[in-house]
Amino acid sequence: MNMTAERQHIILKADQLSIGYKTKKKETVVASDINFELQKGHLIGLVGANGIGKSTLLRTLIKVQPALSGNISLNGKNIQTTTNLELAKHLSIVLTEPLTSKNLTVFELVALGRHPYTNWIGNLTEADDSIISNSLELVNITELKDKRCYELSDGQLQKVMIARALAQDTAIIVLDEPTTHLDMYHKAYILKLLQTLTKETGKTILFSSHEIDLAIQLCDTMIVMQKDKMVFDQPCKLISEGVFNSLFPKDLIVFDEKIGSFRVNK
Ligand SMILES: Nc1ncnc2c1ncn2[C@@H]1O[C@H](COP(=O)(O)OP(=O)(O)OP(=O)(O)O)[C@@H](O)[C@H]1O
Repeated sequence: MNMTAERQHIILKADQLSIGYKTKKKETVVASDINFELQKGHLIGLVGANGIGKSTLLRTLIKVQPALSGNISLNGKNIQTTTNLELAKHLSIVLTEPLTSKNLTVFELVALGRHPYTNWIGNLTEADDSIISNSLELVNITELKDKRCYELSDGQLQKVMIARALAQDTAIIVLDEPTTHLDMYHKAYILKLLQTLTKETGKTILFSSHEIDLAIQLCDTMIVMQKDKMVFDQPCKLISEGVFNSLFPKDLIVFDEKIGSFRVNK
């Protein structure tokens, strides 16, 4: 594959997607007319106000909930026709929900990432061990490997969850709000780590976040969800199109295009 083809490799595509919730009685559309193409090796940030539908979109993309209509394709294949085991070999997920298995050591937790590939008892081969060690190294937590997860800080735990996703050895990693509960430094650290991983491993990483300023600085492309529309483009293009100006009511914060960041409207 030549470089141009490599650069244009579309790994995940949403086509006329409509997302939301359906019961026997009614259908609630959270967002519709969603179209984007995620490229291999890109870092993609999904942003938008509280309650706009970011988690709903991520859950739909990872097939945890069905789309109301439209198509999602993974490497050109409709995810509807993909089994969950097959999906787990292409796409790994990092959610922010509290861990139920905090008694596990860091190594054991990261080893769970090998689940789609191990037998039913979860026996690890030498190759599995080396992938786990490599994942710990990539996020710089090798020295934590024998610690129990309940002994970790939120920032350390987030790195462990990313290492688990890396151990799953998938082309795509999806993270729902990976910087929640972290201080300013660690928010930047985690998002920068995700950027480094896309560059070093060629993985495609999609994350939702309220850290719009950081996402603008670090992402290759961004998905911006708004009430009436959804836009997908490079951060600099989104800025020049004035997309961030209309994200929130202007009474309190405004987007300063010169510095590419929000500030308080004093
Ligand atoms: N299980 C559910 N059943 C019905 N409606 C839901 C369900 N979960 C979320 N919603 C609704 O869908 C809409 C989008 O919610 P979602 O959690 O996707 O937003 P979000 O952008 O991730 O928000 P936040 O930034 O606050 O996490 C909201 O109006 C919410 O009330």
